[in-house]
Amino acid sequence: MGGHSRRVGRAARKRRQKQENMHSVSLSPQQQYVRLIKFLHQRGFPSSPLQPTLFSDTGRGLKTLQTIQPGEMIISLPESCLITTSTVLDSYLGPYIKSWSRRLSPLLVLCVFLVCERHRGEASDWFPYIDVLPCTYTCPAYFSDDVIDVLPADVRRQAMDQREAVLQLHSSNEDFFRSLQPALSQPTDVLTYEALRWAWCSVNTRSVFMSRPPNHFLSGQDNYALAPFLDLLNHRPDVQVKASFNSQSRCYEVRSVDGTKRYQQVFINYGSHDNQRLLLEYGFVTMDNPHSVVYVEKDLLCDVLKGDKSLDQKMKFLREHDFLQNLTVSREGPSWRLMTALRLLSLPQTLYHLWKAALLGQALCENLEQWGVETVMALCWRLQRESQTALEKITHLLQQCEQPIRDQLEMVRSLRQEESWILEGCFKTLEDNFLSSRPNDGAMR
Ligand SMILES: C[S@@+](CC[C@H](N)C(=O)[O-])C[C@H]1O[C@@H](n2cnc3c(N)ncnc32)[C@H](O)[C@@H]1O
Repeated sequence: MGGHSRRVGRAARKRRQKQENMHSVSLSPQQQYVRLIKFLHQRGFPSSPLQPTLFSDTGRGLKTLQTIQPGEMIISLPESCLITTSTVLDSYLGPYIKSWSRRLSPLLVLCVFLVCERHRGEASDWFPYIDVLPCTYTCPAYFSDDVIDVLPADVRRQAMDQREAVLQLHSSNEDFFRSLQPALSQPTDVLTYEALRWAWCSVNTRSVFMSRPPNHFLSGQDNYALAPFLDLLNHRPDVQVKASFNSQSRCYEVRSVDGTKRYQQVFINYGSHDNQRLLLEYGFVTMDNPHSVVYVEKDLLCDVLKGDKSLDQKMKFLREHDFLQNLTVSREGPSWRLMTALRLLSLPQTLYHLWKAALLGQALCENLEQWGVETVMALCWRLQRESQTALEKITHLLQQCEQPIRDQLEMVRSLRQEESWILEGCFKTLEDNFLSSRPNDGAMR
């Protein structure tokens, strides 16, 4: 515990130092940003010490021109600057949505609005905002098969699910998209799959959480708000903020917990996400992520233990007790869940009466505990081999690909590299803490 906090302290210091050496270029003088600020002022957003800036490490973000004190407000954005489902339902699209034969999801409604407003160009009220949105994203919905192929197994499955979900969202709503033609000038090819994918990633990577009252015309939870300018804030895992919509001031407010020094990038926290989740949901990974772990998949577990005749029964037992998910290793070693699952897997069928107790955390005899540690090492070996193979493939692919695949591959390379470091760290922790006390009587079954 003490060692861990020292490490985190060191990492935070290194990060601060790195940040001080970062190269950055102000974007404020550019016409797009001048127009965005003017647009927000007209909607009641006061002047802000935050300046859109291009940073060499994180890309575009916001820099503060004044020190932000601990507890001070970072940004307070009036409701009139937000795009929510109310904005859409009150717009020219409202009648089409309200009279459609099915109730549509808040996410779809926001996506459709973004696509239509982008299509309207300068005629759109929201043009100054839409004009500064990225043209493309590095989320899995954009990944080619080559990129999907070099992802870790669990991420690969979820990335494919994301690609499929966006395709499905498009194909299952084509009739609704066609119904919007009278609302659009030059209506052909507006709500294409590519346009919907862009909007889907815009909403998913940039919206803030804002719980909204249920709406008769929409189906499902409505928690999204697009927040211009505020959505230029990047994520840092060690930063804390308080963010919510203030129903008294009618502003979306973000308050800093620790403050930020003048001329530094201001960060917020998107949640305690590991890098797999950041990649899947936001299309980036961050180095020195304290939440980083490597996942041990059920299939790998089965493969490593395939000699065990009662494996199917034990896996069934683990599934029934919800113990086949979130089995992980970190630099500090295997997680409690993984070790607990392995305890059960170490038991012979004759000791069935101990299976439940093992899941409740009861320690077993030294030989079985040792078997658990050795199995973690075998799992780490296998994962490390997969990681190295993927890194070699990525190096090869990088030699022959162009943007934007290059950015996607660089991101996956960082994820795989981190995975390899975690596995090395886990291996070392196990060697240092367990194998030195290994009994000589051969614990492997
Ligand atoms: C809410 S936006 C933040 C502003 C964004 N950088 C921009 O240029 O518009 C979220 C996106 O910013 C990027 N991002 C956020 N934090 C980051 C970080 N620490 N490092 C790299 N990219 C980051 C990711 O692409 C993410 O999907």
